[in-house]
Amino acid sequence: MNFRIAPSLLSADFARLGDEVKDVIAAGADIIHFDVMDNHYVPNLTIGPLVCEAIRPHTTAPIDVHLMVKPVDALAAMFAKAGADIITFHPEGSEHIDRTLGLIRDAGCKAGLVFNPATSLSYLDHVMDKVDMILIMSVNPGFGGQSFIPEALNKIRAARTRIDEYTAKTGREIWLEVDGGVKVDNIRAIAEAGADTFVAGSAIYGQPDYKAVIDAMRAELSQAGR
Ligand SMILES: O=C(CO)[C@@H](O)[C@H](O)COP(=O)(O)O
Repeated sequence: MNFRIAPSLLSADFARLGDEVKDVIAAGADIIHFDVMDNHYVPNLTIGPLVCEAIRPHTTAPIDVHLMVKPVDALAAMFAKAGADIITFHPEGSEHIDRTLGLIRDAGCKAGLVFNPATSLSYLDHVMDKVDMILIMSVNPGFGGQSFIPEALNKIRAARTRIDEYTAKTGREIWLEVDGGVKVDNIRAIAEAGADTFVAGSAIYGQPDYKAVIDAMRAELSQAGR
């Protein structure tokens, strides 16, 4: 299994974002997770396409933009232009989910749907062909540093079953990402439930030695029974 670690910039030092991006990639991370909050869909307010464009020259690693915004379409187009590689959004933020997935892909990015703890996976029923990533939220979105909601493990298992059935039929891979409260001490259980991509904000940026945390996460993942 190819596991990917995606530090969330939400917990980085915003005054030194370029260095924070370079430092986590040098420490062994695979992906930069970029949280966009609009003070409307979620209560917090973070960073926009200009910041994505500013960090783009600092790394060749994929930038994974998680849109916690409503509406989605105009901002998704702006992030595609700003250098995003993956753009995910919440079904509750889009009036026309199929159209939004299509416009993200037409703009050259991978597209994904994000599921809050109480959001049903049934939103996937008719759009699997347009989904490149499924993101399971293991906290309610809006803030870093929250505790992992254990029920998310059942949702991850259910999403893994859907993906495996789909891949067996089509041969096409879909990534399964988990976000919220991911730490060294639970990453193995999350992987065993079926996740392959792990967002971690405070667990990585909250420690002085990013490499030590990422190495510890990889050591746990190497033990995962998958
Ligand atoms: O999208 C979000 C929160 O809404 C996340 O990406 C958090 O930033 C994860 O932070 P930690 O729970 O890992 O501290």
